[in-house]
Amino acid sequence: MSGRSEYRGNKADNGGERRNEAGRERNRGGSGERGFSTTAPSARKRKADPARLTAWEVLRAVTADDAYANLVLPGRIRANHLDKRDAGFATELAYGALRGQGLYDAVLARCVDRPLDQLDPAVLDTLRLGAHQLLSMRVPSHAALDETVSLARMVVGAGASGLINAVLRKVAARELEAWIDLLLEDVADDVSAAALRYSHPEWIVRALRQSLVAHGREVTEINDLLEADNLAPVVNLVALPSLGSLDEAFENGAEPGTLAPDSAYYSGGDVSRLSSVRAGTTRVQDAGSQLVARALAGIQLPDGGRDTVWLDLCAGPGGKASLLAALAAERDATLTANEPTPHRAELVRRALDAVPEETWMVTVEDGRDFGDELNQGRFDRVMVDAPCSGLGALRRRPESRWRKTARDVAELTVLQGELLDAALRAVRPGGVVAYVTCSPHPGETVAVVQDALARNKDARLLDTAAALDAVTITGAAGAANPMEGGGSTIQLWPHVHSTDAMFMALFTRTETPAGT
Ligand SMILES: C[S@@+](CC[C@H](N)C(=O)[O-])C[C@H]1O[C@@H](n2cnc3c(N)ncnc32)[C@H](O)[C@@H]1O
Repeated sequence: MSGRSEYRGNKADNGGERRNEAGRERNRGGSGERGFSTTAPSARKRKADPARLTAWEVLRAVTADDAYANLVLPGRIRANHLDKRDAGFATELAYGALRGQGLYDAVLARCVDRPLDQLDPAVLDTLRLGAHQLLSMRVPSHAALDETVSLARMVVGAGASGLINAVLRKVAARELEAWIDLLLEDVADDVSAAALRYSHPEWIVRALRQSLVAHGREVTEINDLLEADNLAPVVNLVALPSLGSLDEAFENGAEPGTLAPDSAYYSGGDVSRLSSVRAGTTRVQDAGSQLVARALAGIQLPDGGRDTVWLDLCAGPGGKASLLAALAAERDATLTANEPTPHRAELVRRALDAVPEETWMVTVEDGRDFGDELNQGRFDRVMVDAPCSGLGALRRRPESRWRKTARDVAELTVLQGELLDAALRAVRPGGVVAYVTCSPHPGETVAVVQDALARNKDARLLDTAAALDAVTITGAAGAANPMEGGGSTIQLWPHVHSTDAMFMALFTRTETPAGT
């Protein structure tokens, strides 16, 4: 990557479409000129563009109500009757403004005459939307400004729209790269510089740098990783084995997946248009999640013994459980999918609905209880997709990076270790346990593995990298991390594999625990 890449916003979210209706925007066209309306804000049109209004409503729900953007957005798109193109624009605008919030706030702080926390939060959200359009979207400056001021008149009133007009004119005075250069003049170290440029909290930049090193990669990859977090992931589909088909997806322009078998990349918009997706036999699932489920199902049991009783200990909302259950059904095995939170357990039931019902059951228990005497040695294959910080899936939840704290990680590691211990008791000697996180953080990954091996003398780490490679289309995922004492773990990365940063360690048990 060249030394000077920029925060690029979220251009993939609308499939690269440009809006060109009257009063909307087209490609900036490379002239770099920034012409503005000479009409005073108070005299401009009052009606807000529905796509921008939708994005604003999403930001307000996130900021004021702690909502999740991906859950709020579809409802607002429907309520505002957006067509496909406007829905794409609203998505790019809302997600880009949320991802870029750290950088845009730094820019805005230079353009507002008071601390940002003294602004009405609704005004600040409007300014963030304006900044994203001006600095990172292919929207001509005059359209970005006029439309944002029109939006402001409607949602925060004429008085505030004057302030917004004045501030956004200052923002528009520089291109993004010039803003970054200016802001970097006050930044002394690499971590702060990367945090600013790629709009991440500093503690996350530090944690991801440590993660790269802990998994045998170069710390210099950090910029590529942070940049990948700012790109919208392409929708990945999986056809459930013996149940689903990708034919309809391919007819609608999907491309075959390059990592996971029977998968596809789909960029045709609303995926629920596909009847197999509606039927639940084809599912949206990140290729990394597909691979770890397939690796657990695919690895040969070390003793070649019984292989019919499978457990997914932390199953909600059911993504991996549905793939595991379909794989189990093909081999006359059954899957117990456990999820302690009742409403998430209901999501698991729905996810499993397309799989023959005699293949699976859902339980609603604390996963740690599976370590009790009743369950000891009961299962042949166990998935522990542990609750984690989600630092490997920041690109999916645009607001999440601003909500997480370093303390979240510390709190989760204890639970992660307890769940892995329970799984290592619930599996029979000669069976296999997969410990999985969608975080590369060393505290949640390699440290949990090492501590579990130290506590469970009958547990042995397997060659996880070989098991992953065996189910990868290319035959070599390039995610191996050999561990001292034997065996390996794997770490996938958004900037290398275009997947979430999934971690997996496969274990077996060599004998029944002492005392049983
Ligand atoms: C990373 S998610 C699992 C994702 C899921 N495997 C999938 O592919 O859709 C972790 C899940 O663990 C659940 N969980 C939290 N505490 C748990 C516990 N004590 N025992 C079992 N599961 C737990 C959470 O409710 C959450 O649904």
